[in-house]
Amino acid sequence: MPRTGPPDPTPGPTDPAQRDPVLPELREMWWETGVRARAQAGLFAVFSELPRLVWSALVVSWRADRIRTSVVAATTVGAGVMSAFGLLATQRVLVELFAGGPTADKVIAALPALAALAAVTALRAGMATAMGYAQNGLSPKVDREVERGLFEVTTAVRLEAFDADAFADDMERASRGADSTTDLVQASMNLLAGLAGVLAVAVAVVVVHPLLLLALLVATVPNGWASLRAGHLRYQTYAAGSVRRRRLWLLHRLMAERDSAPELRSYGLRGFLLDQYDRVMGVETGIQLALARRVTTTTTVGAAVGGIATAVVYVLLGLLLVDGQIPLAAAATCVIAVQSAQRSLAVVTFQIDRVYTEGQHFRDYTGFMTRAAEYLPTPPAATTTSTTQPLHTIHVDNVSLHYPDRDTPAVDQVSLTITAGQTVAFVGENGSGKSTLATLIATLRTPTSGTVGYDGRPAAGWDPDALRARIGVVTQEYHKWPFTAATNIAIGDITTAPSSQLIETAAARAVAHDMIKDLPHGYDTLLDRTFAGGQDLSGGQWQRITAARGFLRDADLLIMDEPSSALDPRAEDALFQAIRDRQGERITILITHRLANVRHADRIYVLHHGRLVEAGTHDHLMSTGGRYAELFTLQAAGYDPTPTTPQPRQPTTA
Ligand SMILES: Nc1ncnc2c1ncn2[C@@H]1O[C@H](COP(=O)(O)OP(=O)(O)OP(=O)(O)O)[C@@H](O)[C@H]1O
Repeated sequence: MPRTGPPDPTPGPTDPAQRDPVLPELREMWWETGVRARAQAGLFAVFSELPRLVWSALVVSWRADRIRTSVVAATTVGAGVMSAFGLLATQRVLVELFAGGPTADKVIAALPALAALAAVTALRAGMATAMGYAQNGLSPKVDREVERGLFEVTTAVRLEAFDADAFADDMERASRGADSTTDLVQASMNLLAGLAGVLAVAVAVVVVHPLLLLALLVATVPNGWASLRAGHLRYQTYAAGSVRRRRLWLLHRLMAERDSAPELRSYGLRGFLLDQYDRVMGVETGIQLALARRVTTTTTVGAAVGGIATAVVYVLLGLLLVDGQIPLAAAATCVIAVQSAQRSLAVVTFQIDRVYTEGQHFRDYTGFMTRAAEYLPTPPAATTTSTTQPLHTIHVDNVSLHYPDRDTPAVDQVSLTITAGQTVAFVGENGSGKSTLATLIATLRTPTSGTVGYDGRPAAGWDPDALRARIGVVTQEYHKWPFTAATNIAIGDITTAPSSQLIETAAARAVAHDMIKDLPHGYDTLLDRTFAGGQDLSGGQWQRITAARGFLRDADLLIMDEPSSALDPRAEDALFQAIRDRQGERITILITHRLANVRHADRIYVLHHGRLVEAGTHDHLMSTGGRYAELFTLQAAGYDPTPTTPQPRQPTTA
């Protein structure tokens, strides 16, 4: 596929075997969307999108805090009006001072206008303070409004959403969009304030003398255009350097983070990575310098054109004065007005760029919120059940699950029934669908076809929270929560705020109690090295904590997916003893490759390529000599002291 975008700074020979090891091309980073859009957009596109963006910023701001938004709006308009009055008062003062007669009389005559000017200036300053105060208070409220909305969605969407590649990308962009909302709101308000300033000057100038409006336009438009153009080039510069930044970001992670540190040293990757760094920096610095030259040229041209335009205005004013078309006071006011308008215009051009770039990110946010709604679970029907009786039957009926972009189903027309008190095991080779089937039974995923019934009702017939509260899941890919050891266990049933005693009992069942007691602060030890005083645990120690999490809730159904893969033999034995204690009382689904641990299961289900191929007790499955018997014998052979190990069965086509 032809490659587009900036040139690859690290090209290598075409023969893959000969090619230098180069950094991969990273996909475009979500935080660069706004800059890239601004770099590519023409001025017309920018201006046509501005009103909509400013309006959406005002709507968010209004929702977050009506009073502060009103204060900002009122003070913005007020400050503009005061600017206009200020200029008119200045002009009155100048008229009186330039009039004929003794100086003392002229000053006395100018006093009312001077007093008005002082009042207007004080009022304007007061309004600016009120606006700043309201804006500062608005930012955290806007942040909260937008960010909470995002988290409400990201924590509620169905797990399937995370399987879609586009969704994860979308979500990353949305979180950048949420962050940029405050900037969008602030930039929009500053833009409106700047525009009010420009408008005020224009109105005041027209009141003084309509011809001065022409002078004002001549003096400000070229400057405004040059600033917008320079801004455009700056964004282009930034966008052109994005490959460099992405690669540097990757190199930074590879060279400075904890995870890669051991392999970096053991494989001696230091020189290789530093070399990559030098090559990326060398090429991209050249690109940066070339673009920097263009930006400097444009800003210089802009400043020169602006300077010439201002000079033209002053000449025009001189001619009008000499011709007697305008009085001296009006000409002097115009000079002040031009300077004031140029200041406001500088604010406007800067804020236009900000509104546009932040607005792109904000659009990512609003777009995500709309798209994510498709993944929200359907609200429970009014007839849902939430009985307090323990679960007695789980009925899996012809269930299949197809992951997106996969040709074959991960679970293929599986049917089985599990009854209260049973311990059942799902076994099979890697990728045979065990974990997927477990997530379907745990209601974490919805089958593509077929149903899972709980006490005769499909999941949709249950109050989802009530049903999920009866199910405990210890996943194979558990998460290391950055909390204390106690909280790491308590999150197994966080809504009930479990007591220390319950937490310690669960830990004891998972052989974690003594290990936790030995930590520097016992159960209060923070399990995250990124915090001061935080500790990390070994893989097996983490696994004990996650098993304790599963035991904490005395769940009607406990699913344990590879709970002992990192445990030492003693801990493994104790853990499976604790799992066996549930037998006859509650339902347990066990997924493990250590088949000695499933011998006691009431029923063993063997999966192969997503299909249920065998089912029965250990003795039954061994006697039939099928896939389970083969796997079990193969594993047992590893412990057999006699030299004659049984040969594995030839693979069969399923
Ligand atoms: N989120 C996912 N998106 C796409 N495919 C997936 C996803 N999760 C699993 N799969 C695929 O589905 C199939 C079944 O995976 P599953 O994790 O259920 O297998 P398993 O039997 O639990 O494997 P293991 O013994 O290695 O844990 C595999 O082919 C796997 O690659």
